[in-house]
Amino acid sequence: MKALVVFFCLSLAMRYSTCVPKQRRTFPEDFIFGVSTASYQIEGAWNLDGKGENIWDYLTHNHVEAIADLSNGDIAADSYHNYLRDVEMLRELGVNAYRFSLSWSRILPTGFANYINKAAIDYYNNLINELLKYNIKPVVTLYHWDLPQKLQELGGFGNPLIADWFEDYARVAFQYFGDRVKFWITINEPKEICLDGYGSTAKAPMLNESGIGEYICAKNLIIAHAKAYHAYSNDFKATQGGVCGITFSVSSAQPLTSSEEDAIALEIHNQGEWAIYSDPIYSKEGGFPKEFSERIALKSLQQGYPRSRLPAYTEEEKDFVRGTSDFFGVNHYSGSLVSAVTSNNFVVPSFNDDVGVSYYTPEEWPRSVSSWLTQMPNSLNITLTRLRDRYDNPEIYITENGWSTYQGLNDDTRVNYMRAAWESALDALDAGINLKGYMAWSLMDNFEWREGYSERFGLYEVDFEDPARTRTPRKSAFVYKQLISTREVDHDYDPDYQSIMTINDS
Ligand SMILES: C[C@H]1O[C@@H](Oc2ccc([N+](=O)[O-])cc2)[C@H](O)[C@@H](O)[C@H]1O
Repeated sequence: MKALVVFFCLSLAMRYSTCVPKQRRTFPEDFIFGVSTASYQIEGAWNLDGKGENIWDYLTHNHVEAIADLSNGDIAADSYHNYLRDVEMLRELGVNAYRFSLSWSRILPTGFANYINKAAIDYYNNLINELLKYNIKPVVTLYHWDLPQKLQELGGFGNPLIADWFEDYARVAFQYFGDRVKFWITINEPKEICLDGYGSTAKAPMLNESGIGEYICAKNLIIAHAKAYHAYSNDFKATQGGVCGITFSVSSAQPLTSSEEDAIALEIHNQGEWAIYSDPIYSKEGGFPKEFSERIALKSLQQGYPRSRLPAYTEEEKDFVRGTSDFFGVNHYSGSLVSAVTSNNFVVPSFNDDVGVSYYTPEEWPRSVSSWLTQMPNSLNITLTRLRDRYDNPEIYITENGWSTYQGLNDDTRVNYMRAAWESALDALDAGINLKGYMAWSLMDNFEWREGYSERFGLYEVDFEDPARTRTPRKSAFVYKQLISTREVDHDYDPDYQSIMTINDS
């Protein structure tokens, strides 16, 4: 009988594909599913209960025109007052992890560890305890771009002393929260901090020290990370038993053609975009990647600089930094095709001129409302494969992945993007990539840096006109809930999804 059914199915398979059972692929039982946010983007309460000023407070208040919709994060999603609702949303989704960041200037209003603000400790304790009540793992980022303004006035990541200041701050966090927080991320996205904030005007502090500032930052920042990592592993890990790592933004890039020139262009792009930050930690050699370093050294000499604009790591610094991460955190969003053919119209000196490649995104790739974010086919798997090959299959967590839309609850483009990302993550798992978790950006709409509230990344929409900052689930929230509960990518959804966003704690 069984044989007959199989024969019947096979004979009809060509015409009626539904007759052939679909291959069911599931995420592993112990896979971490979470969502991410960041302090300045959601908390608000910019000057309440003793919080100090940070670089985004300073920028948005003193250069209003720098933000697309002239807005700021003074209130944002007001998570300082709405954290109980935030945790309720996490329970509606069914996630087992919540990645959020601590506000350095809320905890240490002067930037230094001479004075600890008790109200800030209370706020984060309340949030952490509420998460743990529902078995939601706190994944805590120490630094997500909101440097205390006082430290910026002393040079910020341009000053090598930032490494000491950051270690002191990290120790306070480990000491007050490490009994319950077991997953630490020191720094979010070195590239965006250094290139956007020091090498250009894309983000605060908008220093625009092109071709120099981003490289000084790149070294100081990674040493700061390493100091915090060593503080944790020497003085806290044995008693607290957690892990500590760092998160990079890694886009997906492929060569435009099969030419050798484009293969070289791709490697230089990878080195400049993320490996100048990650090689010092994860490569066997340590220090900055060789080809990119040589390229900047040569260009610097040609431009009349007596030494390279890229400061070198000493052998002692290489040893200090190498191996300082228990996992590889990846923020992955977009992709492009890289080619060696360039217009050579770059500012000199600049990172773009140093990398010297051009980028192309085919018309048919879906576009979000953010200029930098397109949906490249299979992009997550391409990125994860590259990291596996470069760093000998490290433990990887996707700490951000998401899509922007305009205001509104119907977010089919986000649903399409996320389903494609999850299929791509399953491809990576099938290929033996050591992927341990996925955190969607973002739990809710928030202040999207220089784009203000004009670009929305939330699984939950936030009504920024409403003083209560009401949150409402979008279609994508339901689809993510479905993924988490079945661990399978389902391509249907219930049109009545709003009524199904209920809490079902296990
Ligand atoms: C939307 C989130 O973006 C994260 O930052 C970026 C920015 C740019 C790229 N890129 O590929 O060009 C990737 C990630 C950021 O960490 C988060 O706060 C959000 O703003």
